Amino acid sequence: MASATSPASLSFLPTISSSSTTSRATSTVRLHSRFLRSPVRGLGFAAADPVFSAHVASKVRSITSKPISRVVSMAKKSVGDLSPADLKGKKVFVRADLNVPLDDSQNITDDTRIRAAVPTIKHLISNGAKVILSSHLGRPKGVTPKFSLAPLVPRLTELIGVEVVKADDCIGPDVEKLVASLPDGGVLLLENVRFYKEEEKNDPGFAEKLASLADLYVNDAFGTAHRAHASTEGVTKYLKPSVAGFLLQKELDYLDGAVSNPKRPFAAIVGGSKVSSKIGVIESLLEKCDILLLGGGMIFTFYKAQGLSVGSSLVEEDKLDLATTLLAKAKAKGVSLLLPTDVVVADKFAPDANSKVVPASAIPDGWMGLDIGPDSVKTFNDALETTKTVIWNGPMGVFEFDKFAVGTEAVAKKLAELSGKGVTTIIGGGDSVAAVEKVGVADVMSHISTGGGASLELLEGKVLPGVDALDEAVATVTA
Ligand SMILES: Nc1ncnc2c1ncn2[C@@H]1O[C@H](COP(=O)(O)OP(=O)(O)O)[C@@H](O)[C@H]1O
Ligand SMILES: O=C(OP(=O)(O)O)[C@H](O)COP(=O)(O)O
Repeated sequence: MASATSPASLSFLPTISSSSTTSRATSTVRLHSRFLRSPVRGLGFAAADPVFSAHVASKVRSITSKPISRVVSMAKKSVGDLSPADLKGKKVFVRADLNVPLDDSQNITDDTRIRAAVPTIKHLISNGAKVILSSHLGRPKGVTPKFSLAPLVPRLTELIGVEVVKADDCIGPDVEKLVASLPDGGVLLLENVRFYKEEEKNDPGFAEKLASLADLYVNDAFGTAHRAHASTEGVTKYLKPSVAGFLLQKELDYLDGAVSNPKRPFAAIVGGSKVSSKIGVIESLLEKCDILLLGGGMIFTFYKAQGLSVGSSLVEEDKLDLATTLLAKAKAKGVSLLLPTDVVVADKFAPDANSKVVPASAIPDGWMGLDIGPDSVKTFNDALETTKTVIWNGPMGVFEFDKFAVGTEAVAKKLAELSGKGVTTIIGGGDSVAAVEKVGVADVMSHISTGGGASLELLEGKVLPGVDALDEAVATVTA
């Protein structure tokens, strides 16, 4: 059982001790692309520093997404369930998420998503299938050369081991000709599906045109599985069987399987900028975990809800009641919830800001908390020591600035150490993955998700349309 208690001197902090824990691109470009998220409406936080406000606003996902309708059925048919006879000579439409970061010279700066797509493609070609590979890249509005998939061809060819043929379009007669000339075991890469606005509209006519190229469908695009687009969802209405690829299956096994039925004690570490963007995740994890560690910008809303002064730290004034409710919920469920007991504060939101470590109860006016402090790192490390499963979503501080990356990097290192001892460590996508890569410990984690938004929605218990649309693994017996 984890000893997840806070120092007595800070017992006013909302640490809730459990009595029932026995049960369970690092590249700049990648980070940059995440800074370009859609603009936010109605921000309700107090942040005096305009640079700080802009930073936070740029990081917030739309939280007006679909309501939780039901728990996703993960029993989906997999490409591994298909026999060699199902694949030999068959045209297989493979939707992958090859949305990789490119620099200004169109060089791939992080090929993680390409490498992750390779096992499914290799399996198909080794069974004599003709692979019609499809993906989006970026968020183009119409045909935009800089979002062409052409720069991916050499790396794909190298990793797959067969010459990848590139189409200049994703539908139409020229593509059909290329498909017709594709040998068994050949790979044709279609052009960016988002060059057609019909893709994101999930237009049935467009989906049918994509589907008409192939005999069966494999979805391996976990990073896009939360989108109901023509190539991720619509196409399944016209292609049978429609099955999960190995990457999609692995993501579901970890993010749903290992989290729903964890080896215990099970700890969750949730950070990131705002409580509002993580409510669903926190609520969902409170149902499952034994220990919950909170960090990042969201902690100041919890502090303020407890009556502490937070200086000019990020606070969502309209979420103070929610923070109190979440703390009460944790207590009622017997979850050990730990908030940092000390923080690194800065006099401005900048990499070269003056900084100092202060107790959580003593944040000076005009200073903002940008990282968790050394005592908190130690407390978190101690709490994690006896765990058997850990999931992490969201950085502990503004890790993009080296000065405020210490807490996040400490968590990454601790999880790497635990992984080495056989603990299941799952990194739930997004900036946490970038942090793990920055520290150079990505390879030792049990699972690193290739989807930021998708992993978040899955952890919230939402239905992922790209998964939901696939064939069930086992026939449902009806009365
Ligand atoms: N104390 C803090 N104040 C403001 N922003 C923070 C703070 N701690 C972390 N952040 C920011 O949170 C962002 C990550 O938030 P989020 O998108 O919710 O995480 P993830 O992408 O891992 O899901 C990072 O850009 C980081 O700078
Ligand atoms: O990069 C992606 O999402 P992520 O940044 O949430 O991991 C996916 O390729 C989905 O892209 P989208 O958010 O433009 O639909």
